[in-house]
Amino acid sequence: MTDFTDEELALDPHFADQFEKGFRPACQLYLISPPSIGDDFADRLAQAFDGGQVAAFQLRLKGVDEDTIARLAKPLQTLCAQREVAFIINDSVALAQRLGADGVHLGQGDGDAREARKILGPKVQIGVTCHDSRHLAMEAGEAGADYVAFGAFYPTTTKEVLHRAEPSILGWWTTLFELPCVAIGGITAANAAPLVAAGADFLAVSSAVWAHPDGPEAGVRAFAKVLGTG
Ligand SMILES: Cc1ncc(COP(=O)(O)OP(=O)(O)O)c(N)n1
Ligand SMILES: Cc1ncsc1CCOP(=O)(O)O
Ligand SMILES: [Mg+2]
Repeated sequence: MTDFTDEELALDPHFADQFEKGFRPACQLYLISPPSIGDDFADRLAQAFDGGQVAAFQLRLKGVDEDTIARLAKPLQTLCAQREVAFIINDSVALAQRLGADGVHLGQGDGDAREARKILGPKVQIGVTCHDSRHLAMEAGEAGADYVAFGAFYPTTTKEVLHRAEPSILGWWTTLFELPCVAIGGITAANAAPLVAAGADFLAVSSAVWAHPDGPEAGVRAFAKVLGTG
């Protein structure tokens, strides 16, 4: 891998385009599913959506076979469509294509964004995990990703993480590029403010909503207050 030079970045039509547009909507909530769900999960998801504005929902079920995820996904995808929430599949381009999902999230080991774009077409959102790496984020942008994800910003028990990110990477990214950036990892309503202030376009959150002591509706409502949408 080679780092992009300033010259290469300046000449790149995609980045140049991003740089010139200059408009950034306010930070929004990107809800990640709990690590495991049952057939009754749609009710909990509806409760979460009742708590306030959610921009996207990612179905993230690790170690579950695709037929099972596809079955569990159906009512959730319908609910997301009713509530105008983007329905994102984690890890699998094939499953995202099979379900007609609004997007797919790819980690560094989950496949190439360029290949995903060829398969899924221009309308499907493609997100890429970039850990704490500016270089990976620029590569993802170059490959045509619709958003880059940085993290983990805080300790989390939802996933074993090998990379920790600082809020400054969000500020660096948003100063240079219009492509949205997602902050993830241990984010709660209580610790979210520095990430919002640094420029995160989305907060990707799981346990702070699903393990909220007063339930998922209260969990989302707490974020709505921080994000100024509640
Ligand atoms: C929005 C968002 N950001 C990062 C991740 C992590 O993806 P990955 O690194 O592939 O790890 P797994 O989630 O697959 O365990 C994500 N899922 N969503
Ligand atoms: C999927 C993922 N990738 C980095 S941290 C993380 C877990 C996010 O969940 P939580 O909001 O519960 O920390
Ligand atoms: Mg993954």
